[in-house]
Amino acid sequence: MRQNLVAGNWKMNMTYQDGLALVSEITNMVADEVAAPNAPQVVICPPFPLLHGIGKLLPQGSRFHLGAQNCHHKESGAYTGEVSAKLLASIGCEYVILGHSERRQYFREDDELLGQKLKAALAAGLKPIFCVGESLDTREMNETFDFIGKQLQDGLFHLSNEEFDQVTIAYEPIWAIGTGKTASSDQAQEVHAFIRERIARAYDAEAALNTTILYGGSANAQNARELFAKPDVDGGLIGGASLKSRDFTEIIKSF
Ligand SMILES: O=C[C@H](O)COP(=O)(O)O
Repeated sequence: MRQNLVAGNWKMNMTYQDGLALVSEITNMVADEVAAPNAPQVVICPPFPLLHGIGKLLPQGSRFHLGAQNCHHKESGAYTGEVSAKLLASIGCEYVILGHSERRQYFREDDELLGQKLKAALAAGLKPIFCVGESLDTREMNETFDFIGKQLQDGLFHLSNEEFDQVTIAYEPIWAIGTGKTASSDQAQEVHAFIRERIARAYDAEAALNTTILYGGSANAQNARELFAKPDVDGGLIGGASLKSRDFTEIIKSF
């Protein structure tokens, strides 16, 4: 179901104590506000060891949800150091980020592996937040749409209609991640509209209308309102600015 959504991806930041304190601040600051009709769902994606503790701090039945930053592609087994989707679901995780450019780049995650991870996540009842996005070189060679079209086609569109219903897409231009260089709201809208058009082609018009598409890449309290005002931008996947309660809360209120 399409919805306004803001997800905070803490990446490899925070200690246990700092993480709990940050979430308490955020939930208190947001709880003080009367939720506007278009107020977003909020997903907190801390590192694995913080998930359980933070899950206990999120008000039950509220707009706050727990998300993981990754999962393994097998249900269980001898995979030292890995975490299964089933375990994540059992501690209250509802979402999992898959296909983030940092995992594609540093951990060599390719479409085939991501396909298996998507299936594992969906089988465990998790909702994937599937990331796509081009490098600066790709953009400068005017190959952005071909590149993202291929990421969607090879990485995501093998899912059945029922499976695809559970997926949120995040457009994250790699050149904007952690660089302070945000895509303009027009650049974001152009790619989001393209993604929606490709969904309509792969599935149908209803699926395209119903898919939540987030923008990620140096989104912050100053630029969120303009980005979220675009018709095909349904919210954000926020990195650096999700680590500061005031900034993240401002972003949540930017609809
Ligand atoms: O997952 C989040 C994105 O990589 C964006 O990170 P950033 O907001 O620090 O640029």
